[in-house]
Amino acid sequence: MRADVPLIDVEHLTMRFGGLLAVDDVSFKAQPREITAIIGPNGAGKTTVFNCITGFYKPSSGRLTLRGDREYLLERMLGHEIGQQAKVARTFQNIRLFPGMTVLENLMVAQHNKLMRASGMSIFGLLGLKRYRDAEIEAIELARLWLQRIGLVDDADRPAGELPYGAQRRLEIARAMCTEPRLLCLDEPAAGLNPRESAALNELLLSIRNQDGVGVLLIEHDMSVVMKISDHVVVLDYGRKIAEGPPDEVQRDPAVIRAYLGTDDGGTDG
Ligand SMILES: Nc1ncnc2c1ncn2[C@@H]1O[C@H](COP(=O)(O)OP(=O)(O)OP(=O)(O)O)[C@@H](O)[C@H]1O
Repeated sequence: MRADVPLIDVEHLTMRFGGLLAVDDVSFKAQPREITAIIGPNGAGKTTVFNCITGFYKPSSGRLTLRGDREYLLERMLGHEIGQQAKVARTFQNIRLFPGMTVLENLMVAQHNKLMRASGMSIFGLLGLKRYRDAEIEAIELARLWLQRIGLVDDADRPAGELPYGAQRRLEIARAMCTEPRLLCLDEPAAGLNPRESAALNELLLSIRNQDGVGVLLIEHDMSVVMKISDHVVVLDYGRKIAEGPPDEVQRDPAVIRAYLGTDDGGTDG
């Protein structure tokens, strides 16, 4: 059964770039403890929706309400506030790890803000505060836990840039999870993965939903991933929402088939 109170409520989101309407009056809700996929053909506006939610763009209009310890109106917040206060984390289409840093260092850097707060933002804090030392131990524990969950314990001291592609993707997600988000936004995490890596990714995302109780917003072109792990699917085309619902229903929707195949008859299955 679906929860009554959505984790994020996107209402009438519109984003214009000059004369181009990239996102046109789009509304949808994503529930806590669910994986919500946003799909659609190239240029449909999916990444722009993410960029509005995560504060990279200020929407032309619309309301983005995230519910956590209180309500956050994301459209009024700056990017870093959305990360630190509303606790929204994201990954990008292209991998953005620190390739020269080790795997473990990448997971520690993600916890920098938490450690700085524990230090009282002063050098005295860094040198002596017990609070800081405790926070550092906690940060290492959390990093270690995520190394185990993504199967990279033995690679902890390797430069992140040397890992196979699929492992880098999992590390990026672990790094985002080290910020302890409420909402995790993933932009095409399965792009370029082989079937084995893709299966490992599915397992990781399901565990994030089931074990950590985090809501996931997922942009994905790989329909095998979308259909297997999503609870809810939102379909965009030319900036507009053309369908939403459970994956099996959306897959059969004639408007969705038309958008993907570019035909008018809608007679082809899948
Ligand atoms: N900063 C920008 N300035 C101008 N136009 C932009 C900008 N960002 C996106 N667009 C345009 O907005 C439209 C939607 O782009 P967006 O990247 O959101 O689509 P998408 O669904 O994520 O596509 P893809 O699946 O190819 O990543 C496109 O026409 C794109 O060219």
